[in-house]
Amino acid sequence: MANFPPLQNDLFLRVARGDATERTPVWMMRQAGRYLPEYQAVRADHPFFEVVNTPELAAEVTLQPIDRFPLDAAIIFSDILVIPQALGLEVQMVSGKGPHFPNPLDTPADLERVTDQEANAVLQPVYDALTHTRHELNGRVPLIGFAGAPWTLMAYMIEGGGSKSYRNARRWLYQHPESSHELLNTLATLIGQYLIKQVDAGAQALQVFDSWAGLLGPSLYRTFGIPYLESIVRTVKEAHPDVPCIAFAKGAPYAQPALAAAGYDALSLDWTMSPETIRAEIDTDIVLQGNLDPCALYSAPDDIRRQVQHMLAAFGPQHHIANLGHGMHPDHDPDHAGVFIEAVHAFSETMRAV
Ligand SMILES: Cc1c2[nH]c(c1CCC(=O)O)Cc1[nH]c(c(CCC(=O)O)c1C)Cc1[nH]c(c(CCC(=O)O)c1C)Cc1[nH]c(c(C)c1CCC(=O)O)C2
Repeated sequence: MANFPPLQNDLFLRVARGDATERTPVWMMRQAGRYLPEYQAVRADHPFFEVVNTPELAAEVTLQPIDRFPLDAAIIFSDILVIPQALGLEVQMVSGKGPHFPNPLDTPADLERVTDQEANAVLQPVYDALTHTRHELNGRVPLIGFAGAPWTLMAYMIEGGGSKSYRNARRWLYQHPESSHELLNTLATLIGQYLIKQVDAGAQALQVFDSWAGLLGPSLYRTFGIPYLESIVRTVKEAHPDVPCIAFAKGAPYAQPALAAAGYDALSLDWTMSPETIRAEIDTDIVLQGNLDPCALYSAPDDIRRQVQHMLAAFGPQHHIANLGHGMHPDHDPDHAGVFIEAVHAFSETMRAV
């Protein structure tokens, strides 16, 4: 294993592992991205997947928000859609539109095209990016690795891009339940191995993004969501029991107790969920992450500070990782992200003083 520089700020990791701390750690989903002019400058010269697949560029972009703000964690610059690419599907990133699959899965017969033969070759640049970024970070903050959850990736693979209802993907669950399980199982197996190798390459914590969990409802999610998220965390923990795993099942409050029971160390909540309600439903003092509405960052600085204060009060001082309830938007003002981060520092220290 590579000889990485010693970690100087372990606040995020201590909270993720369940320890009490002197301040609430903070990071932001999509903290690297288009709202930062320095990111736009890199993207002006390099297509999205070139940045992802070039370790020096991925490291540069991962570090941009760390250089700008007093964040407590970095998240590797990559995308959840590298897994569909690793399974043989072409994915293009169309500027202004988002991801596009020229040949999405249409019927179960298309599962023949889904193969992991090239997976190691396709994913190696992500591992190299993690190792390089971990060195470049020089121990300033821990490095988070991530993957998309099986259901969310299945939704993109069938729909072929973004969609409001993902009805083609949801139609599969009803019309082709066996093929759906086959695809979800293929995804979960690869994702488990992928996350283990991310840790081997330098990731110090992991987050699984199930961005479209909320489309399924309690019953379908119990059948097609939870079992695969459970098998992923079980596989990862067998290899790396001490690496914190965070689950983000967006829009699915009904999934949170099951994800806690499945073995996730922390649950990332979106802004529609109440931390008090979720906590009351789970009998351990599990770590919660979140959950300021990203659109709250459009408010004036003093309003952002007030909203951060309310958020911190709702979660309580311990077992909380401050974050947004979803990712940064491209038209966010970077200074407002700074106000959010500084407010978490200030108020979470004051909370402990009283
Ligand atoms: C659903 C999803 C995707 N990707 C991701 C998710 C799960 C989280 C979520 O729900 O937002 C995860 C992701 N994507 C990206 C990261 C990087 C790390 C970070 O800073 O958080 C992470 C963690 C970079 C990115 N991934 C993408 C961008 C913007 C692309 C660009 O530079 O043109 C970035 C910075 C592209 C992407 N990739 C994806 C979409 C829908 C888009 C288009 C979004 C848009 O246009 O706003 C798929």
